[in-house]
Amino acid sequence: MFYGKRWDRDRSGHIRLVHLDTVNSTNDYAFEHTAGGSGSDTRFLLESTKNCIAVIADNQTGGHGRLGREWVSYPGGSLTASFAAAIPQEAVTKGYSNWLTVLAGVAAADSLEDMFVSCSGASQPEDTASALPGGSDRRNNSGAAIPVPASLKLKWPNDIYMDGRKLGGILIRLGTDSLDGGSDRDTSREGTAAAGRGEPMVLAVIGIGINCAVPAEKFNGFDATSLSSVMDVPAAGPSFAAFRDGLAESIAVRLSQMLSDFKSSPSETCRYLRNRAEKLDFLRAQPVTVSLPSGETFTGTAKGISADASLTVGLEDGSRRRITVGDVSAGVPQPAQHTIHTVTVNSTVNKGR
Ligand SMILES: Nc1ncnc2c1ncn2[C@@H]1O[C@H](COP(=O)(O)OP(=O)(O)OP(=O)(O)O)[C@@H](O)[C@H]1O
Ligand SMILES: O=C(O)CCCC[C@@H]1SC[C@@H]2NC(=O)N[C@@H]21
Repeated sequence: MFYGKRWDRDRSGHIRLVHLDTVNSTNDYAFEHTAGGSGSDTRFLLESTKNCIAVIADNQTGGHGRLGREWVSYPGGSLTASFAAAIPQEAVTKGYSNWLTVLAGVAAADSLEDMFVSCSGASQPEDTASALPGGSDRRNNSGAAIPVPASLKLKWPNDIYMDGRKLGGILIRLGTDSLDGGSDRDTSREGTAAAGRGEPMVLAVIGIGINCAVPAEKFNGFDATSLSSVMDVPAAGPSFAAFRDGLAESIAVRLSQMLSDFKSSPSETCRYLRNRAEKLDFLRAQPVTVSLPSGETFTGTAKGISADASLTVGLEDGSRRRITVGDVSAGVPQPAQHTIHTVTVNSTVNKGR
């Protein structure tokens, strides 16, 4: 049972919002309170493909990225939120869950782009609405692209970039226990066995951190940026909380819809995500340096995301390698200059912590 303040603000009733004043990590908290599988929160998640619990903290004291690396947040200036949902175990065994990080990145990028568009005063035509929301393809009624005052990108595997710097990050944690799915599960899911009552499900926690207005000196030297560099963000206090919660809720609504699509049509949704990820790809066509855990290092050109959500790198001899584990830096080493951005490339999904 969650002990934070809870309110159901989503009109559909599919999203429960939980607000915490201070927590070590929203990811750890959401995981601990749902993965056990017996409480009312877990039952809620198992009841419907669209159900999702969003845990939002005012102050996160021990936020982390992959491999326990520090995630900096600032009370009154950061969005630190984790979204818990149940996904079919079969999606995990078939490898689809590697796409969850991209799904979360697309949800965040679409919500942020919408916010930029509304801040810039441009109207979004209703006919752009689609079952799977697309952000970069927005057009006005005469077909012209709607201006977005900042360039949002996803840097594989788990970073959100704005104007060339890191704005946010995503951390997925999957449960290992198999839980019984509820009765509203779609029984027509492609490529899967009948998915009615009792279909095995696993808990997924999708953690998202976004720098809304973090003072530069708080970044501990990380090459990071905040939304406040391109737009007015309300000062700390109730106005900031409303701004942050609005953004978190917008992301939650998108996640709920995309997760539901993912559960009912995993391969189709992954194709859609691959398409969106291609448009949002920060590394695409850039020279990169890859360091594998074995100690091997090589350079190449990022060629985009593969069908299994790994990164494809083109080598000088024309061959290609798929990277699932290792370190990738944008840029190649120069005699007098070293790497610019470093990404640890690992499985995009952490099983356990
Ligand atoms: N608030 C923040 N904004 C931007 N970057 C941050 C912030 N807090 C920490 N970081 C960076 O994110 C990293 C944690 O992320 P993670 O362990 O998932 O690695 P990563 O995504 O490969 O990182 P990166 O590509 O940024 O080096 C930290 O090591 C730090 O470099
Ligand atoms: O390093 C990254 O790029 C991923 C960082 C993920 C940070 C978010 S903030 C909310 C949630 N709680 C955590 O401890 N981590 C994630």
